[in-house]
Formats: sequence, C-alpha cells, structure tokens
Amino acid sequence: MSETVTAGYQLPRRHVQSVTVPARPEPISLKPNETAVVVVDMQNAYSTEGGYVDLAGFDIAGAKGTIANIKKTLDAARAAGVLVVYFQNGWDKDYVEAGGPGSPNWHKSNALKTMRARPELQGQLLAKGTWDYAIVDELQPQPGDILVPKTRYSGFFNTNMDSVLRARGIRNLVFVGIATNVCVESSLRDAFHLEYFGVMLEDATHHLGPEFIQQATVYNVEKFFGWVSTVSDFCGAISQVAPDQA
Ligand SMILES: NC(=O)N/C=C\C(=O)O
Repeated sequence: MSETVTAGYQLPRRHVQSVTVPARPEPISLKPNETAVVVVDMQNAYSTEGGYVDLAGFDIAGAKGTIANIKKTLDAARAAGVLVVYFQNGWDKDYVEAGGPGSPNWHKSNALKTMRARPELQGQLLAKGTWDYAIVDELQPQPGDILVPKTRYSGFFNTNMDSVLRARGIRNLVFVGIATNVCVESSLRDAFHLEYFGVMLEDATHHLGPEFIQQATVYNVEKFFGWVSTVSDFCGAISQVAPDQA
C-alpha cells in the first residue's frame, strides 16, 4: 500500500486545509495556497494549425483536447484560489535572445531551423508580438495570473520564476502544457532541483514526436522527478477546498 506524501513545510500563515490528489507513484497532499498551476507555452506556435510546430512537421492533432483539459484545470484551480503561472516561450523580433551560431539553441531550435529553410517565414515564428508567440484564445491569462516569458526550454532558466514562487510561499507546481517531453519536462526537472514538488497532469500535456516519448516523460516524472496525475483527479481534489479557504 502506498502512503500519501505531504508536500511543503509549514509557513507562518493562516491554516489552510490540504487536499489529497490521487497520483502516481502515490497520492500527494497539497495546500492550495502553496500550490501553483504552471501552464507551459500554450501559444499558437505549439497548438494551432499554421503555428511553428505544425509548420515544422510535428503532429498537433491532439492539441485541441489538451487545450480543453487545461481550461478545465484552470477553471478549477482559480475557483480554489490556486495561483496560475504562464510560461511564454520566444524571443525579440530580431532573435538576439535566441542566440547566434555560438549557441546550441541556434542549432537545435526547430523554429530557427524552419525559418532558415523557409526564409519567407523569417520573423514570424516565436517572435514577440506575433500571432505565433501569442497565448491561444481559449486560455487567455486572467487578472491575478502571472506571465513569465522565457527564451529556453526550462522556465527556470534566466527567468524570475523562482523568485515569483518563493515570494508567494509556493512549494508545489502542477504542470500542464506543450510539449510534455521538452519544455514541460525541462521545467519540471529544474523545479525538482530547486526543491519544488512537481505534479504533471498527463492528459493536460501533449508531446512533440512519437507517442512513446509521452510515455517516456510520464515514466521519468513518476519514477524520478515528481508525481503524475490526471485532470479529473486534480480537479476533483481541488474542488474540495472550502469556499472560505479559496
Ligand atoms: N514548449 C516546448 O516544449 N517547446 C519545444 C520545442 C521548441 O520550443 O522548439
């Protein structure tokens, strides 16, 4: 029989009840006021036809379902008073932040490679101010949410993410978004190394590449870096928060 893990330490704040989220490898107990949902890169680039990953040849057929599941997650989280943080991936319009040939990013970024192969797309992919960079219409940030721009796969690298979370006493991060195997996994791994408790909602994430790569990340998270749960289990648990605690 598995035991429940109680995440976080007691901050000197008003008492807030914990909720227990069914998860693998064991249920995890979270205090809503010490928890944030992290929405990873839900931009047109990663989930809309005509966006960067579609143009680069990845299958994004599953992204519509992912958007719907993230919406459910965010509605439940906001109703329970859980902080919502968005990552937004990309660079300035001249791609200075992307790095030049001296940066591995210049060589590995499929957005940059796609634009080099198709110069007519130059300036359109993942550049700030473009449609591609924008958060999808269905998941527009709401008042009180926090938006953290980032220029590399991990949302903790060269961003204010850690400070934003520590200032609010956040200890637990519930990850949703695209792509499971790239920016979600990179950020969740960094969260682990920074002593956050990371939970990934597997049906609110979508991978780039073959199906086995989704399962590889699920395995990694469950076995090494955190906990894996589902949208209905998370929403069911978080909706137990008493109205006066939200
Ligand atoms: N958001 C992501 O997981 N991004 C993956 C690849 C890229 O940004 O090129």
